[in-house]
Amino acid sequence: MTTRAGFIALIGEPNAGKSTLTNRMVGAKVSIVTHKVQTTRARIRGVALEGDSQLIFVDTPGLFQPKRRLDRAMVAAAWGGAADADVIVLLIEAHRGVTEGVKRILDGLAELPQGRKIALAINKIDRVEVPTLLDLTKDLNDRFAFAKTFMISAEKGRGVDDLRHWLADELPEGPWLYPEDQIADLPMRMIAAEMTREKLTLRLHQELPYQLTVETENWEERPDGSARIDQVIYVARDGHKGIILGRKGETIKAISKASREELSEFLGRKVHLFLQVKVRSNWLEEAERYSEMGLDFTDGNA
Ligand SMILES: Nc1nc2c(ncn2[C@@H]2O[C@H](COP(=O)(O)OP(=O)(O)OP(=O)(O)O)[C@@H](O)[C@H]2O)c(=O)[nH]1
Repeated sequence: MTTRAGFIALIGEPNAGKSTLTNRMVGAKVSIVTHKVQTTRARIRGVALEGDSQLIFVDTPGLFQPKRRLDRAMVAAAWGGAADADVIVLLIEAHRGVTEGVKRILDGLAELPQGRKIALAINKIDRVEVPTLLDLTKDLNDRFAFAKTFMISAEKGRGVDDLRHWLADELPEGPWLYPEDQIADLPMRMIAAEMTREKLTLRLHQELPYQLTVETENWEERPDGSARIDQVIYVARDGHKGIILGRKGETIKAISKASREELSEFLGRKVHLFLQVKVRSNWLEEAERYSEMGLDFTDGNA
């Protein structure tokens, strides 16, 4: 048996449907899907198996015009995911067409080192008529030499199987990168992290620090049937820690309670949830690393 494995980066403007598509491909809720733009802050990965191929999805933060320093770091992180991937899928919204943001992404793609397969997936085809779709397909293919074009509806599941099959065939031959038993575990850890992140979002609203990520560091099944879950909330600055902890630790306590209750209900058993807040400032370092590689993220150039 020849196995294949590799990384697939989904890139596109905020709201293009990257999280929805990732979830559909992986078959588990790994990213929060909302109407709000720019919800995906972390490069969340999901793993799917298709025949003998292991598909590892890198769900990038939205690529958009950076205005502030922090936004630039996020754009850099998104391109970072793409630059490391074996296959890139550019997701475009059918009803919005070739926006200024899309043009900038196409310019960015043209600058990437050669050798990567880049496919186009026109999403939300449920929102347009066929002639519009055909015009858009032609327009985009005139602008960039895509390896293949897919017309999909991530939400309704249309065209998604075709895309997954194609991706499975395009990945390089090689051993699977995640052992099978870890894949089973991975979505659960992500789901648990996303639940806590969701509670943070609900509780903190506008105050929510931009570069916040949640990771499940440890998951222990206890003999009494309960689960002990340890998570770390990473923030970029020391000052953000206080926001999350709240006065006398009230905020984190409320978040922990809400997340624990949901997890417990989801898993159908008792959960002991331990949250820690740590500072990790590598978003900005990442931006600098990619600018060293020749990708320019200074104002107006992304
Ligand atoms: N009509 C329609 N809506 C879709 C489709 N796919 C996604 N959506 C909706 O588009 C919105 C954005 O989807 P997300 O998956 O959150 O988009 P995203 O690209 O991950 O967004 P960011 O995390 O902000 O980068 C959600 O309201 C989805 O329900 C589709 O095929 N058709």
